[in-house]
Amino acid sequence: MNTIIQKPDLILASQSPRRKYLLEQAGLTFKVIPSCFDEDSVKLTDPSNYVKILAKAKAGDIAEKYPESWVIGADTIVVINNTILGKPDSKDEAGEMLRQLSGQIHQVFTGYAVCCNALGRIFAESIKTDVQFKKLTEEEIKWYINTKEPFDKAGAYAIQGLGTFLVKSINGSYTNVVGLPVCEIIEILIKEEVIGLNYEK
Ligand SMILES: Cc1cn([C@H]2C[C@H](O)[C@@H](COP(=O)(O)OP(=O)(O)OP(=O)(O)O)O2)c(=O)[nH]c1=O
Repeated sequence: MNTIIQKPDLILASQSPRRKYLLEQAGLTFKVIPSCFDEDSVKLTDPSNYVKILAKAKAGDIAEKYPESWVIGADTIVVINNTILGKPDSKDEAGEMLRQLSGQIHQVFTGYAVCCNALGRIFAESIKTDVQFKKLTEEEIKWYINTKEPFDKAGAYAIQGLGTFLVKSINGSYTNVVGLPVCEIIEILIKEEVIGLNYEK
């Protein structure tokens, strides 16, 4: 059978079930140790830089405690007309976000960091995906909010969930919208020999 060989310990420094699912789907074995880094302590800069700083801080926090392991951290935000949308705190806020996104193209930025302290290696980048929403009716917005899906998601929607009906098209990485650009992360792990592809002869 073709398998993935994994050498050192790999840690996902995230509480996000979506990020865990994406890495599992890619065949990786890893521990989940969420970072307690206070995201509010970072000043908002330009979106691309902001998510990269947060991803580095989350990964760095856990890498300090597990210096021999490779650690992955990430952060996702939604940006529309220069406004950053994080996770909504209330039904009203979720409604406001969805009304802003309705019928428009917005950007999803995910910053990621992959590091190993003992080896002094760190890779950090951010990736942008354009997402076009369909025009939403008030009834659709109300229905979607009542599913409760918007509440732990940047921009108040989940492209991978019931929110799939909101999205007309995307330009760029799909997994980046869900919360982790898997292609880029696997590329780093292969290059750094954290994982290897094992072929059956
Ligand atoms: C836009 C969008 C976001 N999201 C999610 C991904 C992230 O989990 C969340 C953004 O919040 P983040 O602050 O990036 O991550 P998190 O708090 O869930 O986890 P941690 O900080 O521990 O890594 O929004 C979706 O699941 N689907 C989507 O379509």
